Amino acid sequence: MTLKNSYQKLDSLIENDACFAIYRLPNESSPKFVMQNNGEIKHFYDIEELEENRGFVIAPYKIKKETPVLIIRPDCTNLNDAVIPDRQNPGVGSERFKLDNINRNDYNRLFDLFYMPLKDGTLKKVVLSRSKSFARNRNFSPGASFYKAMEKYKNSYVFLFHTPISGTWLGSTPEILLSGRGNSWHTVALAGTQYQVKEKISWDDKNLREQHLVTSYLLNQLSSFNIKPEINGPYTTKAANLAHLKTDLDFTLPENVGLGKLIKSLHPTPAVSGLPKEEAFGYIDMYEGYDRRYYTGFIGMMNKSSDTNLYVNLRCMEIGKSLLTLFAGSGLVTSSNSRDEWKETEQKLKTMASIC
Ligand SMILES: C=C(O[C@H]1C=CC=C(C(=O)O)[C@@H]1O)C(=O)O
Repeated sequence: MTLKNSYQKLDSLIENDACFAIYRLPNESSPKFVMQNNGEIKHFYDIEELEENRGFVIAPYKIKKETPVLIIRPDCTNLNDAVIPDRQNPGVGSERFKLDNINRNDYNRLFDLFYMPLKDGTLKKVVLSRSKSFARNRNFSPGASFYKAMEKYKNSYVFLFHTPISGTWLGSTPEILLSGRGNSWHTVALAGTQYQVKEKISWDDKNLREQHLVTSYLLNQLSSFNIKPEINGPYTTKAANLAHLKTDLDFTLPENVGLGKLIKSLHPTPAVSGLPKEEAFGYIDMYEGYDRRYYTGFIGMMNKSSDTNLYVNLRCMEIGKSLLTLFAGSGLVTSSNSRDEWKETEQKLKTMASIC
């Protein structure tokens, strides 16, 4: 199959409302494909139910009736063999977002609102995010953009998926939520951002603190399962035009700990939500002003008996029939200011904007 045929086929699968995902693991050369051939896609409302499942997982930031956890059964794993279903994509995502993107002034107001609980000590960290929609160009091809992203972002996890429930999403994320096989597992604390990436990068206290909070959260969640990971970091890692701070946590999964329970306890990490966990989650839900849906959720193949690779859904966009919507957020701590955080989200939006 030529590259052109591959992306045309991916576009047809979307147009005909198939349940599929194509993804490329960091530093691998070829993508992997999974598609459910028939039947309704399995969906549920409790992350713990992932436990016994095998397939491509699509989990939202917040589970709701409209955004359940989805799992694509891997009936077909070769794009060449995929049969295009005989139905039409009604375009679930297309009219969801209007072109009323927030501007700098709206953002400043939101920043002030999100800064209040940091200032009075109710929250230690909170992630403020936004979406940005624009009209879809007539020539835009999701399939072609997937291959462009694969070429451009070699060390990220690049993905494109469509299901009738989630709509179509494309992204290139640097953040692992959980990966591993057997009893050997891995997670990362990824936070702190620089966008004028120089040869020699040094990190200020604001970024170090922001990232340290994620590491200590993960250690805390893991220790509730009696897991004591091997820690490596923090060190600088690059993702597209950005640099982040990263700490690797490697561990053995005790026999009595279910994967579903573990994932439920990790998600959402303070890299996308905040601390304390419940309070920050509630604050975002109340005041952020839009529904993140599958942005800052997690995605990827889950298979207890072979490899599991779950990534946080970042640097992504939702592809509607007439609109494309990009998403980006940044972690606020007491030393944050509105101007820098706005600029940081503008830079993060570029990861996807530059391959549209
Ligand atoms: C929430 C996002 O990034 C997270 C991951 C890395 C660095 C982040 C930061 O510096 O704020 C965020 O925690 C996003 O890209 O939308």
